[in-house]
Amino acid sequence: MAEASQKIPVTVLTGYLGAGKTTLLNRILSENHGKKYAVIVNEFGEIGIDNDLIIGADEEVFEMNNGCVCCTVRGDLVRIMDGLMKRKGKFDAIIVETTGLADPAPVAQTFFVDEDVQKNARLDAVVTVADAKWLSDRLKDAPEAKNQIAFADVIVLNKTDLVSKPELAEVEARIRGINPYAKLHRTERCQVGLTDVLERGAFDLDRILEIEPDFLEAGDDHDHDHDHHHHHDHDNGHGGLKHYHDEDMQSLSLRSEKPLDPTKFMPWLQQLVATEGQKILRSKGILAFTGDDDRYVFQGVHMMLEGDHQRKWKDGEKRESRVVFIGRELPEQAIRDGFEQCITT
Ligand SMILES: Nc1nc2c(ncn2[C@@H]2O[C@H](COP(=O)(O)OP(=O)(O)OP(=O)(O)O)[C@@H](O)[C@H]2O)c(=O)[nH]1
Repeated sequence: MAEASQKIPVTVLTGYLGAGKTTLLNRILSENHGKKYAVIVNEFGEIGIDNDLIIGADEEVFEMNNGCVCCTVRGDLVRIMDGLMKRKGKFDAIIVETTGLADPAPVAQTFFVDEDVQKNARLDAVVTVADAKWLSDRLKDAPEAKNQIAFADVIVLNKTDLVSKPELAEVEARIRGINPYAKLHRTERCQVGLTDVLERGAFDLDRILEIEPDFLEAGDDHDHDHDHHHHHDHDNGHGGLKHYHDEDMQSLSLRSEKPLDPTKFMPWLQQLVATEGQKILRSKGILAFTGDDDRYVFQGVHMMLEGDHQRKWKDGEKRESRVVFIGRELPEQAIRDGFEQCITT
């Protein structure tokens, strides 16, 4: 077995939908760090968007779409890790960005219970990005959000620009109530130093065993236990770990190979999130507009939208628009019909 110091450090980047994980990842990758990172990205929704928004020509990005890393695609994580281990020496570190709906416990567990993985890699830290504006609400209705905070070694309390000082103090107190141990950084646009989040050597197995006594059990029992919130906890190959998922959460993916009319799309999107923003927790898309040589990228968190031209479409790149909506009780047909109306005929 490799000495701890020779094992490749792995940082697991977690945090609820829209908190700022990709923003943090891009910040890390665009720093002048002189290191080579392998990045593993997992998205909720069958169309990969984040992997297309990650900056950095030097990095290798591995996608795991259409499933949550903590359950259905966990085998993919092990396979990708095994592949990376065979190319040891080519990477200085590995960063895993989970979906906003992932429970970090089973992801972290992979680095302890999978023999091949744990021979060559060590979990350096679980870094959780928290959304100062929305976290308090999500702690009420999303058990995943609470687990992400509980499991964190480092917390990046982001979007401080969107809240007042008393609101920030309140959300920080809530975080501290769940996890008094993690190092906490308050940020705008995830501005933290690289050394604040990478190479921390911060993952504390003893603390995790206090929260999750079965953390190191790799059982294969399987039971589903529904409660009245329709969250289920199961231990689907995660040993005895309690594992929560919000079964009401859906993702709706839309594509068009024909360009979109910007004078129709933008007003439609604004209207949609203004009226349905409680149900639509997250929206994002890469758009091809009529007569526009640039890709347009939009990002939405509830009713807040941001969008901009990102870069020119490359030669030979398929000019396809891809949009994903994630939420509960999504008005699917109305969204599909509205999107269709924005396609240039
Ligand atoms: N106002 C404000 N917006 C921010 C901040 N940080 C990130 N954002 C915006 O929040 C949106 C979501 O950011 P992402 O980095 O994509 O979030 P994510 O956690 O990767 O989201 P998922 O893909 O849903 O998992 C984007 O529009 C960002 O530009 C911040 O500090 N302040």
